[in-house]
Amino acid sequence: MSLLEIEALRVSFPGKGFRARPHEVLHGIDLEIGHGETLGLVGESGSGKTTIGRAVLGLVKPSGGAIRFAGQEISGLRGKARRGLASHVQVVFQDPYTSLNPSMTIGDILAEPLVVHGASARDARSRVRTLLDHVGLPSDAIDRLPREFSGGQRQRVAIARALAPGPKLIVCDEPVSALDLSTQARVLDLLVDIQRETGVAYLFVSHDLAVVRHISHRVAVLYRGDLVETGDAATVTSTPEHPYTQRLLLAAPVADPATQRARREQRKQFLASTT
Ligand SMILES: Nc1ncnc2c1ncn2[C@@H]1O[C@H](COP(=O)(O)OP(=O)(O)OP(=O)(O)O)[C@@H](O)[C@H]1O
Repeated sequence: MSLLEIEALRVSFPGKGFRARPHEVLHGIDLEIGHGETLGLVGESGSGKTTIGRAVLGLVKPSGGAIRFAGQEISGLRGKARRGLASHVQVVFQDPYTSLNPSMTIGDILAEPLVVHGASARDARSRVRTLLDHVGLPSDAIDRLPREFSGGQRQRVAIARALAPGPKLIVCDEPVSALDLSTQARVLDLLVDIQRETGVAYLFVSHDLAVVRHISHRVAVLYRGDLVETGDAATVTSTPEHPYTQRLLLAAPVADPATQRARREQRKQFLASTT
């Protein structure tokens, strides 16, 4: 059994204006994630990536379909049952500058989810030290405030907070998009190391095919609320079948000049074949 199974997921939002009809943004999505696996979810802005993540987290109510975690339907869970699920399913958001409470110390930010899930203050403090070490932050971070840290370090704090309750799945919503390229690589490597050590699975949302290729086992490509391609990461990100994925690939930035030249040529050929 997969860890997460999404079946025929539909999500609609209310339309704008008087008598406006609901606006469907996910049109029946089927996805699954295995234990310890990373599924990269890629697509252009507005394709519905974040909405899938939010539906898994219970922040958006589906209008149809099912979301099962370890075999249990979770999309209708509320109150205590939903809070119980939070120890298994966590999230890391895009913006490390707004996702941490600026008035709390790093120690308190990390201890909060532990105490909520029943740890004593003493146990929580010792676990916080282990978490800081796990994400490569110094132990004196415990008494400092988020503003004393860089974007990459704050994202490490956000990752430590997500790890605190020992989740089986973390929804990572564009977790490195706000970081510069070298910091991106270090945070991605950290996520890979953590997965190797803990067996946590990731639903990794990104608009950037290069980032998704770096971290994912499998990749799903979303286009205007429909999945257009799913497959192993190496294949989808190097020889995609769907024209939309081909376009995403050709638009992805590359550092190596020879690859840049080859991409420019491919892009020209691709545009010539579609116009
Ligand atoms: N709360 C909401 N109310 C109304 N419409 C919404 C809401 N949240 C998202 N949408 C719409 O749903 C569609 C999908 O949005 P979503 O944020 O999931 O896309 P995305 O692929 O994650 O885009 P981005 O990469 O820009 O974050 C968009 O058209 C968006 O405007």
